[in-house]
Amino acid sequence: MESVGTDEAPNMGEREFKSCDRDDVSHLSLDIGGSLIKMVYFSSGSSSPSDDQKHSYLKDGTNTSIGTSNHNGLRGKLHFLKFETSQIDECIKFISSKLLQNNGSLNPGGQDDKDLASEEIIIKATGGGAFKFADLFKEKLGIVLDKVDEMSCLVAGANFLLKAVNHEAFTYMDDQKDYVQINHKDLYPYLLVNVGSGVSMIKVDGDNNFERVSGTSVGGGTFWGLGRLLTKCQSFDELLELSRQGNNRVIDMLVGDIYGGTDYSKIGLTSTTIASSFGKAISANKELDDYRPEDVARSLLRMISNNIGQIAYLNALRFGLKRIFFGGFFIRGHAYTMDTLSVAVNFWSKGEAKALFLRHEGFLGALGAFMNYKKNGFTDITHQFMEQSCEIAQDLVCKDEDI
Ligand SMILES: Nc1ncnc2c1ncn2[C@@H]1O[C@H](COP(=O)(O)OP(=O)(O)OP(=O)(O)O)[C@@H](O)[C@H]1O
Ligand SMILES: CC(C)(CO)[C@@H](O)C(=O)NCCC(=O)O
Repeated sequence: MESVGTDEAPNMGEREFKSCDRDDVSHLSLDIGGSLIKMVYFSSGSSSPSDDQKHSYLKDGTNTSIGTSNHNGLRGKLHFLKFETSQIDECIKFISSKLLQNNGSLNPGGQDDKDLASEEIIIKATGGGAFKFADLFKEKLGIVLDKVDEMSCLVAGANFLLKAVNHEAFTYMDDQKDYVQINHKDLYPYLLVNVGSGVSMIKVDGDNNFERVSGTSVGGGTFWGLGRLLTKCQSFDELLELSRQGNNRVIDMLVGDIYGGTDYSKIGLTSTTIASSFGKAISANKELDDYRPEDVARSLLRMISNNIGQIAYLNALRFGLKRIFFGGFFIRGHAYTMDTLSVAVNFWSKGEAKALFLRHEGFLGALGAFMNYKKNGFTDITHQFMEQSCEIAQDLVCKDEDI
């Protein structure tokens, strides 16, 4: 089996999608969020499947032999891509280029249940944009978006990754990343905190057994939105990079600033604990321009991550949950973000509840939507991953440095 790579996310500017990326795309799913479009697709690459494999693709979803034929040599890659939602035309252009390469189809092995009669191309899509942009996809590509519920996709994607992929979950504290081996039988219950534009907190009790128990509008969109206004940064990555170089103590009011440099140890607060995020900005003799954008970005990232971490902890406490998995594109594998979330969770829980992160954090929804393909054995394949074969999934899912 070919190992799997992650496609470079296309540049957000004008981009031509060349036919040299030729691969047979089968099964493409989308998670169209408020900020980003996430795409997962499977391609069989230059080596086409054997006749046996083609045959088993065409069998219906109850075919249980697909796992074996998969194990014996389904060749291909899972690709993970993202686009800015505001640049949806780029995404449409990309899909259009894949349609051209695939002779107008995105399911070379046969269509999904619903579209057999109509011959329409149907792709699984989740996120608010699956509703908002349904007409646009129909009009520009003739594609029907088959809408799948956002929360159930996030949960399905997370469960899949946690059960099927080794080295998917890790803790992050004091710049140290430690992979955690998840025992399949001891996965539930857990809290899934998806930090996208806004934040959803979902108590997960089993496969397809979950409840959204909390959320907050102070999330990734807040960081990027306020950060852009305050620092004039042109991109999210630039803002993150700035935050790496900043010092939050210039703007945040610390316990020591209030207590004359000493700790308030009686209630467990050290002098360096933030007493009030952005609290020093009340100073009458300083305007925004007097602060370094680096320091503003740092304080903002700390404020938002800390707040999310605290709300997550309270919800874990509320339901007696020991593990909190953080997902969503806000996390971005960014050290300071993960460190702050971990410290926030640990501050009160003292190790009772743990903050964990996922390597494919941003793609939970798109993966969950992908798993809804019922025909061609794809549902079977993902189930096989979960039930028996970590090896397969490890080969199929890209490695750390690829994202
Ligand atoms: N290149 C990027 N451009 C914009 N935002 C980015 C980028 N990379 C990471 N982010 C962060 O990721 C967040 C979006 O995360 P994600 O894609 O998981 O959510 P979404 O699906 O767009 O939002 P929602 O689920 O609330 O609709 C942004 O708000 C921002 O904080
Ligand atoms: C509205 C969604 C679910 C869209 O993904 C997300 O942005 C979110 O969870 N926002 C937070 C909403 C709230 O609970 O206050």
